[in-house]
Amino acid sequence: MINTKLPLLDLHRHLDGNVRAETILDLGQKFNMALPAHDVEGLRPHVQVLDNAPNLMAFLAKLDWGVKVLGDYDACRRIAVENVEDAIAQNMDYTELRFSPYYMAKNHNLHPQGVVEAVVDGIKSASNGRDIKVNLIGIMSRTFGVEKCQYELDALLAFKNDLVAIDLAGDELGFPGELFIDHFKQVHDAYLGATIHAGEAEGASSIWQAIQELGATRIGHGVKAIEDPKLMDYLRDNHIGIESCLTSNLQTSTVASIETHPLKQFLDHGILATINTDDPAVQGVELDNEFEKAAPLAGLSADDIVQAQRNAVDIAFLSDADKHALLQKYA
Ligand SMILES: O=c1[nH]cnc2c1ncn2[C@@H]1O[C@H](CO)[C@@H](O)[C@H]1O
Ligand SMILES: [Zn+2]
Repeated sequence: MINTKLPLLDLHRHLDGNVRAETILDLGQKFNMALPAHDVEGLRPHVQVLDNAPNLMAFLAKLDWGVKVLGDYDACRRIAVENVEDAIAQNMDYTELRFSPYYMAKNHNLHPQGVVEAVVDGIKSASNGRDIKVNLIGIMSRTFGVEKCQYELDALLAFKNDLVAIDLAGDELGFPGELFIDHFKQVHDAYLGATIHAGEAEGASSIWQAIQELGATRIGHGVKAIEDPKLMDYLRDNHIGIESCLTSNLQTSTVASIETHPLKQFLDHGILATINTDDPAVQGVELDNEFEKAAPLAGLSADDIVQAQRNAVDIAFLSDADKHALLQKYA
C-alpha cells in the first residue's frame, strides 16, 4: 500500500521501455512500417511480457518495437512527453526517467545527440507547471559494445547539465563492467552521478565491481547481493541505494517468485532499498501495482513500505534542498 503521507517516487524507470502500444501503432503507421499487428490486442504479445521470459535478454527483446518506430526526433520527443503524463497519472511527486539515446537512434540512423535534445525538450515542456518533478538519467547500452557506448556517452555528455546521472544497462553477462572503467571516469569528471544495473543477470561480484571500479552510488536491481553477506554489510554501511523492481525481476527470471525476492531482507538489513517499476509498458504493470500487489507478496509490511518510500527520497539524485522540499509537501 502506498503511504499517501509520504512522497511517491520512481527512481528506476526506462522511458524507452515505456512506449504505449497505441503510440507504437500510431508511429508505425506514420513512418509506413510493417508492424506485426494492426491493433493493440494483436500487438501486445510482441511488445509486452505475457509469460515470464526465460532470461534477461529475452525480456529485453520486448522493448525493441518501442524504439523501432522512432522515425524522427519528434517521435522521441513524443514518447518523452507521454512518459511524463504516465508518471503524473500515477500521482508521482518525483521520478528519474532513464533512456538510451543510441538504442533510440539506431534503427532510423538518427543522431544520438538529437535524440537527447528531443527527450530533454519533451520532459521539460511536459512537466513545466505540473505537480511533478522529473530528472533524466542517461543510459549506455552495454549490449552494443564499448565503442558504441563511448559514442552514446559523448551524446549524453553534450547535455550533461540536463542529466543527473549515467547508467549502464543491457547485457550484463555479455559485456561485464570491467569494460567500462574509462567511460565512468568521464562520467565522474563531468560531476554526474552513477547508478548501474548490476547483480541482475550476473552475481554479487558484478555489484562489487560497479561500486569499486565504476563508482556507482546506487545499484539497479542488485538482487544477487543477497548471496554475499559482506556485500550486504557494505551496502548498508556505505549508503549504497538499491533500486528494486519486483515484477521485472520475476519476468526476467532473476527471481523464481515475488515471494522469494530479497527486497524484504535488504530492508531488514538496513540497506537503502526502494520500490520501482523498470519498464512499465513492457511489463504491463505500473507503479501502483508494485506497491499495492507486488510489495505485500514480497512480504513487505506497511512499515517496510514507509521505509522504502523514505529511502527513495534519501537516495534520489537531488540536492538536500530539493529532498527537503519534497518532504515538506507532506509535512
Ligand atoms: O531490466 C533491465 N535490465 C538491464 N537492462 C535493461 C533493463 N530494462 C531495460 N534495459 C535496457 O535499457 C536500455 C533502454 O533504456 C536498453 O539497452 C535496454 O535493453
Ligand atoms: Zn532497468
